[in-house]
Amino acid sequence: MGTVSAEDNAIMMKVVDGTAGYVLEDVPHFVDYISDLPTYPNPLRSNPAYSVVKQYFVDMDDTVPQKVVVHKDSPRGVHFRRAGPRQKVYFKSDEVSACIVTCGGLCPGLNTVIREIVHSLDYMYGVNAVLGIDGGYRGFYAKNTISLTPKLTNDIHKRGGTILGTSRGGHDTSKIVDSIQDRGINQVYIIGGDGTQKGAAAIYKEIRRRGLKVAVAGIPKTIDNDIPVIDKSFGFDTAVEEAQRAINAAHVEAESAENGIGVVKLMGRYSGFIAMYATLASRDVDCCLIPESPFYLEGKGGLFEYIEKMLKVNGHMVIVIAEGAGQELLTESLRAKNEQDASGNKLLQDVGFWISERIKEHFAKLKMSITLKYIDPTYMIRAIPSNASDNVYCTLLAQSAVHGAMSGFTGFTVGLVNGRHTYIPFNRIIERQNKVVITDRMWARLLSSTNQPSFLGPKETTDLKKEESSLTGLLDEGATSEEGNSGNIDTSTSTRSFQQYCN
Ligand SMILES: Nc1ncnc2c1ncn2[C@@H]1O[C@H](COP(=O)(O)OP(=O)(O)O)[C@@H](O)[C@H]1O
Ligand SMILES: O=P(O)(O)OC[C@H]1O[C@](O)(COP(=O)(O)O)[C@@H](O)[C@@H]1O
Ligand SMILES: [Mg+2]
Repeated sequence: MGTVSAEDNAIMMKVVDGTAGYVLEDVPHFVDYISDLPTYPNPLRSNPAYSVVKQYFVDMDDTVPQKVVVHKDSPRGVHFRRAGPRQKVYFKSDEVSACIVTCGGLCPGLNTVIREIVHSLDYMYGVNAVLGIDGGYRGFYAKNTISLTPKLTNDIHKRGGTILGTSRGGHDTSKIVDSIQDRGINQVYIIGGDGTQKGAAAIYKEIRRRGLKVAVAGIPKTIDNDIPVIDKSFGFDTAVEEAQRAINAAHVEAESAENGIGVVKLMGRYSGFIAMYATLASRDVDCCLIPESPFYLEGKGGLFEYIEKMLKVNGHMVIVIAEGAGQELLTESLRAKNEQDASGNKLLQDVGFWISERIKEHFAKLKMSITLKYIDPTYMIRAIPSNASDNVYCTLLAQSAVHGAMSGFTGFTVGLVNGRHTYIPFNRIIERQNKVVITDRMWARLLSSTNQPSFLGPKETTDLKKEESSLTGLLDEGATSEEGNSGNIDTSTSTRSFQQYCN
């Protein structure tokens, strides 16, 4: 996020120290910048569904640890505020005017989150003024809104995409906040990925600068699972499940031909989570290539040697490659232009096509006949509705966001941390990307499940271990597999040149 001033940091998150190294990274609240706000009893107190639930309201002191593996003398570490309803709310039901916007690429579950925000506001808090912003951030100032009701949104979770439309680019903070002010909106629900959450942080800061009583709540959406701190993002499970269909097809094609090779490209610009989990789930994949793990084609220990071996042993093979894998190798040979999309994301070359061509060239040189089929299921995966488990997850995220906004919190993203729903300050979510840590156990499990080469020599392995341990503070940093992603470290600061491993 570049250099952040201390003042900027202070309005993004409140750090509270406790005993034995306890730290609470707390989210902002209206009372931090608006005085004498009235409060009201939470309407859930008289809701028959909840009134009997013991301890339904979250204690103000409840927090969730970021790290769960500790030693007896470890400091208690960073905690986040536990999500959920509070005894007091900062809005009367008829005072609330909410809006929902979806931004960035499609992801299964967007409609479920929209539906559940609308339903939760109405059924739990008696709020029925909810606007849908059309077509992403630019819809705030360039398009009409639609009125969202429980009836209108009742069935939308069964559909893929987003009923509101989405877009990249077009984030103009002051125009967006002008529109929020002009329309009298006081709760803004923003569903989107890392770029969107950066935009949400800018909106929150401008709202706070203007001293407005407007809650800004982010719901993290990323099919690539590249948002840090949270265990996983919604839509990820669905994507992994749907990817199985492409992998199965590649396997069937490969198995049915002599020297058959199936290549499947999966999403993941900078993070190979979908490829890694889809590979582990499938068991038909012989090689998984991700952006975090450098690889090379030629020579001893290279990909070509491995393919030759697999064809000899099994007669066929399946390769899964994440879209951001091997980009450095590929840009060199294709001399790619430095193009970006409207949001400023780097446009990647088609690595699936590139690797397929290179494999064909290699075997043509060896005069060995192969049959290679390349499948790119990206948009088929993104467009489906969320599966059952993601539907439940989306529902809980939406409910947490609504409880948070009603309770006067703002400038937060909702997220699951070690299996508990929390409110996380925006700057924690946008300061880095979540990546597969290749010195972590999960990647080792994948390597031992596919039996593919690691493409690393002993020296590189030692160097990586040193690098990771110098970045690792507490015990379960990098514990992607067992404790969720909460401990993942930022490997972007230690980006390694692919060439380093290609000699
Ligand atoms: N650094 C940023 N500051 C403000 N807005 C941003 C920033 N990066 C991206 N956005 C806005 O967020 C929206 C979605 O971003 P994008 O990168 O396309 O998708 P995602 O949110 O899924 O990562 C776009 O409308 C874009 O203009
Ligand atoms: O073709 P589009 O819409 O730009 O989307 C392609 C990109 O969207 C993604 O699915 C993720 O998008 P987000 O940045 O919105 O999360 C990437 O995996 C992929 O590169
Ligand atoms: Mg993104």
